[in-house]
Amino acid sequence: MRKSIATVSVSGSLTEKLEAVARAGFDAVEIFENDLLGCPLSPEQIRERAESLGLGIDLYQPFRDFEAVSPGRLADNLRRAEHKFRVMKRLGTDMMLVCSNVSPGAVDDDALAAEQLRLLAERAADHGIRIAYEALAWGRHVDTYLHAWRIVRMADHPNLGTCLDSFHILSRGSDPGGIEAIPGDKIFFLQLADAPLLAMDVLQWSRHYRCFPGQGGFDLAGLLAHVLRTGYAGPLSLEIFNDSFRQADTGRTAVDAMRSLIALEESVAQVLGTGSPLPRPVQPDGFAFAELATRDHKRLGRLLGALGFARTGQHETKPVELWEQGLARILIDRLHPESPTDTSLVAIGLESPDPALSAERAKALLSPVLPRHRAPGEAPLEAVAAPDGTELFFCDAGRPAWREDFDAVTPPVGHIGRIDHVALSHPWDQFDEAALFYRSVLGLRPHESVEVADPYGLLRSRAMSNAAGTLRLALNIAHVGARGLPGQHIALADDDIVATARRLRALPDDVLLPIPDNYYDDLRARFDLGEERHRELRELGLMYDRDDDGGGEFLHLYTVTVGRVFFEIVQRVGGYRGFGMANTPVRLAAQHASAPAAPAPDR
Ligand SMILES: O=C(O)c1ccc(O)c(O)c1
Ligand SMILES: [Mg+2]
Repeated sequence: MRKSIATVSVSGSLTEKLEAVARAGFDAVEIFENDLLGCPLSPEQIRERAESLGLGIDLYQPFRDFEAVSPGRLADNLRRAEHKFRVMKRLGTDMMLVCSNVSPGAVDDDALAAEQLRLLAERAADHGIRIAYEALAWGRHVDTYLHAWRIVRMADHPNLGTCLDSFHILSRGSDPGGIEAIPGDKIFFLQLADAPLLAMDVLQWSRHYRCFPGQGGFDLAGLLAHVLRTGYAGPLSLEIFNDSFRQADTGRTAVDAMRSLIALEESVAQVLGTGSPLPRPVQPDGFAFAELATRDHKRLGRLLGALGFARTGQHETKPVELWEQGLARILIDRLHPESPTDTSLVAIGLESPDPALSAERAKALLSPVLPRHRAPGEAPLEAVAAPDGTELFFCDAGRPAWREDFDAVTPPVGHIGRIDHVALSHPWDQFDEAALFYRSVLGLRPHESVEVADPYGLLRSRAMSNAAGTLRLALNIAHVGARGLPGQHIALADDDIVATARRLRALPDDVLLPIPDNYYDDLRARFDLGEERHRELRELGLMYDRDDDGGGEFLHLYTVTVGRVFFEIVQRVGGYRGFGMANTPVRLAAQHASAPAAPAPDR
């Protein structure tokens, strides 16, 4: 399907936008009027620029407040239209979007609206131009797609059709099934936008919170299936008004946009039962390893040692150590002692049932493939870059080939058995991109986005997991500002966290984050745990949570922070599925208290 994007959807000057969307593989653009007005190039030069980039200009928009007006206003509007037609001719585009009148002066009269749109279509026809009439969700009288279609049908002119915009349809709760009653050749254009499900004024929602398909809560594949069943053969065009995208890196947003359309084509193929355009998703089963880079490997090693890990190997050719306990594996990349980089998470190994297929899918969804500098004999690992720059390696499950690169001894058996989850930190403008990446590339299921109060800011977090619940990621938004905390951590699954906590408390070094007493006073009110259990949690500094239905229980504790990373130790009891988010505000405050005025994380 032809892929297009409205220039309003990405940041930058018009020429920057054209270059970025061409590079991301789009076939065409909708030129948003403001982008043209502020551009130093003439319409002819814009046309040439687009052409040289291989981009068509599929639509010019928006033409506002045209229909259902007084005769005096109509003459004025037709004069405006004539001018736009000439500009469009110079641009080389033959479709103009007219959105439904929002002015208080608009008349509530469908016959009048139809008559005037017919007049506009006749004028347009003289220039070889077609008019796509779109219902804005906040239109004065026309605010649903079926109403716009009734008027188009009434006007009955070959140069007048309708433009469907998924946001206006789904934000109003309209049933998209009605689309199938519109003949495909009268749907002149299709605009696609998703949005998070928010309870707010629809105009504000549309102008600030739209996002790419798959990043919000609308069923775009369902809507698109209805559109395609009409025989519509025009472009799929993204039209995204979003405050973050407006400021974000243009090239990145354009790639994110293209990824969303590729993933949407796959989803709609599923709905329609047609062949999938992509290598099928392969959900990873679990973590093969987490890799940390540090210039202070001794300190990190001491902390891992205290947690019961042993250094079981040294990479044959690289300054990389392997630390293990049970099936939990941590790689420590030794940085030069003078490296400017703080200790941080740099890579994750994902156990995949089919690593080559995982990598193929990641590539098809535009993930940057990482060059592997392999020494002879080293395990070939497929790797791609996640949105936050973390390297993702696709590894065999079981006894992994990569482990042969280490002259390793048998790992110790302790209470920690594996990595439970990894939390990754993203800049605020890459949060939606990250959620779509993990959902589409790895086939993970997104959980609800949650916001947690931090004494110096707000933490946004969204968990992603595989169907079996054996692989969990937490996507966090990194704080901006001087008092941002590291958002990265590795959570380790423990089968007897009480014993582990007792052992760690007895160590001479403080390796655990102290939890304020007030937390335990409140815990007593939240849960009826019994005196003895409550005292034990308080003494050991363990945090506690329980599923809402009272089913599963969660016990967890945190280590001190090294550089930008800390560890969490968790024990899930009775199938607890969450992440102890109820305790996160207390944890964040405790981390601030023990690391006052930590430097802001680098982006
Ligand atoms: O917000 C607007 O005004 C606006 C303009 C044109 C569109 O296609 C649209 O969906 C919204
Ligand atoms: Mg629109």
